[in-house]
Amino acid sequence: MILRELADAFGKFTKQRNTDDIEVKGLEIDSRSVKPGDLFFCISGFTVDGHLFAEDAINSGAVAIVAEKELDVSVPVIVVRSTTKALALAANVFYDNPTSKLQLFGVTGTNGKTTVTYLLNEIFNHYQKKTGLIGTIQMKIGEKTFDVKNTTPDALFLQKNFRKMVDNQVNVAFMEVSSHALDLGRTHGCEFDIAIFTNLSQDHLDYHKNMEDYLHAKSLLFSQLGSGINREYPKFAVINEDDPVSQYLIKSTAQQVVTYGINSKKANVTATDIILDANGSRFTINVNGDKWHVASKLMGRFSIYNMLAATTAAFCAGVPINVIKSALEKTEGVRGRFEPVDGGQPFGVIVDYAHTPDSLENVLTTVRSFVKGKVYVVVGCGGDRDRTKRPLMAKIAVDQADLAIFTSDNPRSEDPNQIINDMVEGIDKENYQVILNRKEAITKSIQLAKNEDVVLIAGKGHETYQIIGEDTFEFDDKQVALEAIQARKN
Ligand SMILES: CC(=O)N[C@H]1[C@@H](OP(=O)(O)OP(=O)(O)OC[C@H]2O[C@@H](n3ccc(=O)[nH]c3=O)[C@H](O)[C@@H]2O)O[C@H](CO)[C@@H](O)[C@@H]1O[C@H](C)C(=O)N[C@@H](C)C(=O)N[C@H](CCC(=O)O)C(=O)O
Ligand SMILES: Nc1ncnc2c1ncn2[C@@H]1O[C@H](COP(=O)(O)OP(=O)(O)OP(=O)(O)O)[C@@H](O)[C@H]1O
Ligand SMILES: N[C@H](CCC[C@H](N)C(=O)O)C(=O)O
Ligand SMILES: [Mg+2]
Repeated sequence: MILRELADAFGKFTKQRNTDDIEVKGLEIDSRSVKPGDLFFCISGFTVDGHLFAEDAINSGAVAIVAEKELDVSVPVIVVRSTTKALALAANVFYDNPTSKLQLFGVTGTNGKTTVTYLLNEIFNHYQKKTGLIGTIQMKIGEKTFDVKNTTPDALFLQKNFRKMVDNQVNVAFMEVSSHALDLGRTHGCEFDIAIFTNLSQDHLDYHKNMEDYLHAKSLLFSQLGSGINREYPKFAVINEDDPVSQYLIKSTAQQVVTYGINSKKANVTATDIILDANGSRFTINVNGDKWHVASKLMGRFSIYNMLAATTAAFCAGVPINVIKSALEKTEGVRGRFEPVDGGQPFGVIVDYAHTPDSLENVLTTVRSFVKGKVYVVVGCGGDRDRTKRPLMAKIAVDQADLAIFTSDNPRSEDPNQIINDMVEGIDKENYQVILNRKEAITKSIQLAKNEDVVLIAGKGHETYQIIGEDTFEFDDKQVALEAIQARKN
């Protein structure tokens, strides 16, 4: 593509040297991946300033640079106010606006995004559609899976892969839209057709100034809904009416709103006759005066919310309710989300991704509601993340469990001892132990458990690694638990 054709996407810019007729073969944001003919975008990162790598990019063959300031380099430079935004808009043009050729579902909210995208994926696969998915665990294009670094990756990754989806005959895709991504403009240029809100509770206050700021970031998915050119698919905002911020989000969108809920009588799609037990959940979905009974293996009230969110969105997209019902009844749930570990032991072991106060409260309440014996929880808090959630999570753990074992999650650059200190500060109960080493903590909980008890291993869910300092080690809660169960038998 000729650079002139991309330039319109940049908005306001100035040029250092004539850039018009330069042939651009690809776009790149990482100097280490630049190939000859690429246009390199200097991103001012959180860790380093991408402008420092312009020379490296040129040495690897970059034909021009997009930067936020003039640079003394040998190739033309386009100077824009925000390279992140320019990247998003340019990637959209370069890959020929792929999301306008897809029916795109975006799911935002503090908890439940991964689960709702997976449920939607299963519903649409059940409906015989070839689908795409991008989120915390992985990216899927049809049956193929790919690794992702972020829940919502950068704009270049997104547009490149939406193009891949379109080229592979995928015409419906589901993605998690994190508040970071909305705030940083990673999704600029994505044309969402159905925007879904799960819930809002405390997280990420390391990044967002306060809860209002966090909510505002989430609301961008709804205020930007339908602002693109894709008119092929109807636009819907699907909102959890039971959440206290629902009215704020309803007001942020100009598109049609369809709500779901359990408590609110006003919600368009509701769940009634709810029965929750150790085998899963049974409930009636009510849509437009019609009723369907669902028996699902997914446990807990929070799972009903996730199923309602997916049902409402799929229903808006025209999927017949019998297809939705049958997909919900078939689903085994998502890896690392309230996932039972079965090593033949006479007590329950559950691996779950709860890493926020609200999610921990939800899963522990669910465990409590069916356990006959004691509840053990093994939990830590991530380093380089919201510190203020640490004491809240620890309090929930000691309030809800018989014994909490506080351990390391991904300490990252922080001192693991300090993370635990932050957690236990203010706790006046004694039903906890600190075992920093996560393997030892899990093993201890499994040694302690007796018949009818439940061990909940929280925080890392599907993750198969642990980040300590700069190093990433192999670590899989489920595997470690199975080994401990085996060791106990020997
Ligand atoms: C804080 C944050 O969001 N960081 C993201 C950011 O990294 P960064 O700003 O640190 O990048 P950097 O290392 O400073 O580099 C700046 C630029 O220089 C370039 N560079 C760097 C080195 C070099 O040799 N050459 C070079 O060109 C880099 O490619 C980059 O373009 O840009 C990267 C590329 O897009 C992201 O992968 C990275 O996410 C990190 C891994 C992260 O942990 N982010 C979290 C906070 C996050 O975004 N989480 C949300 C929400 C999760 C949820 O709740 O579900 C998410 O969507 O994942
Ligand atoms: N609707 C919900 N309400 C409250 N908690 C939930 C809900 N759904 C899931 N959870 C809890 O949150 C955890 C994470 O769920 P999930 O991965 O679906 O959320 P997410 O929003 O994708 O999280 P992340 O922000 O890490 O991407 C689950 O393991 C469970 O403990
Ligand atoms: N998407 C979340 C995941 C947290 C998972 C937890 N295991 C941790 O590392 O804190 C985050 O990046 O904040
Ligand atoms: Mg997720």
